[in-house]
Amino acid sequence: MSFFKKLKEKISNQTESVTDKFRDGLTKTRDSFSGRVNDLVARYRKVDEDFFEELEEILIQADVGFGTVMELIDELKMEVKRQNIKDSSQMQSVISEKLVEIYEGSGEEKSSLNVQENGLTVILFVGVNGVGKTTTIGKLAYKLKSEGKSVMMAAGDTFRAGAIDQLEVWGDRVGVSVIKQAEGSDPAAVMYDAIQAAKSRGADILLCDTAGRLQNKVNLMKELEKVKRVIEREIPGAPHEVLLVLDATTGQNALIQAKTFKEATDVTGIVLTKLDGTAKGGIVLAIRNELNIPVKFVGLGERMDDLQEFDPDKYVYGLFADLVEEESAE
Ligand SMILES: Nc1nc2c(ncn2[C@@H]2O[C@H](COP(=O)(O)OP(=O)(O)OP(=O)(O)O)[C@@H](O)[C@H]2O)c(=O)[nH]1
Repeated sequence: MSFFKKLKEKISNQTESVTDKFRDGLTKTRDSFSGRVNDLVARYRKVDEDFFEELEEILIQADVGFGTVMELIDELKMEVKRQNIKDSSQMQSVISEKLVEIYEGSGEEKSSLNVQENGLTVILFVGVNGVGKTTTIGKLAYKLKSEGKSVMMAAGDTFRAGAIDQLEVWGDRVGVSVIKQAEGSDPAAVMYDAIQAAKSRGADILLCDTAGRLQNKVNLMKELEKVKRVIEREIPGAPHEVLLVLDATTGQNALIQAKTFKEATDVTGIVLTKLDGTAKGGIVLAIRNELNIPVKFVGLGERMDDLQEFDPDKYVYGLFADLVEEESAE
């Protein structure tokens, strides 16, 4: 059975609306990246060296990342030999299978959040301004609340003008309390207050915003260390997640940001926003493979329910949805 048929079977027993979100959110990447792969397959009947050379170029332009592309091309060449593939029309299915393998092979960690069974779970959000951090916190608050959790937010970005108000707007929209202090106050003090409030109200999850200054790595490191120290002192083992928010439309720049944050603090997961806004959705693979940090959530649109847990099967389905449907219907 081809990988596409297996994929269709696998995702068929999952929530259709979530699969649809991946398909719709990845439309730009599908039109561009997958469109070019389809065109390549149509032009080359044989899978030869020229075919691989062009494929390499397409993958690099989709922001899959140089190292990951080289790894992928090597794997594909071996697979073509192993299966003795002569006809290029099977290649989209083989490429998809290898994309999932590369993603999953980069680590065992699951994309689900590390939520405590008992007691308060603290999630810290880091990332530069404008990547969609506040929106992500709002969307995640909505999601967790819909799952029956009691959620609170801490307005730890006391640096950027308007950041506290923006978080409060989300708090009102979602129906979640926001613990804040005046602009310019010490973020660690905000965290302390927020933890006390969350504990006394018996909240399940505290989502903490932080400032996204990157100009000075030493300061960023110091600030995050202080915030983490306060959180850890109040709740041993916390923060339970440090999620780095990256904007998919910034491409390789997102990778550079990620490297800096990774050096400044222990990042446990990535949230990749605005994946719907780029034709270069291959960045997911570059991030996973080159940084060794799992992509926990992806932003697939502006709506409240457009933040989805990342899943490599659904991602690959989004890339080749038409072909998967076509093959499965045969
Ligand atoms: N299309 C799309 N837009 C998004 C997504 N996530 C966030 N946005 C938009 O990106 C813009 C910036 O998001 P903000 O949340 O304001 O940015 P921010 O990172 O909070 O800024 P800071 O608080 O300075 O860190 C907003 O217009 C959001 O609606 C997404 O997944 N898809």
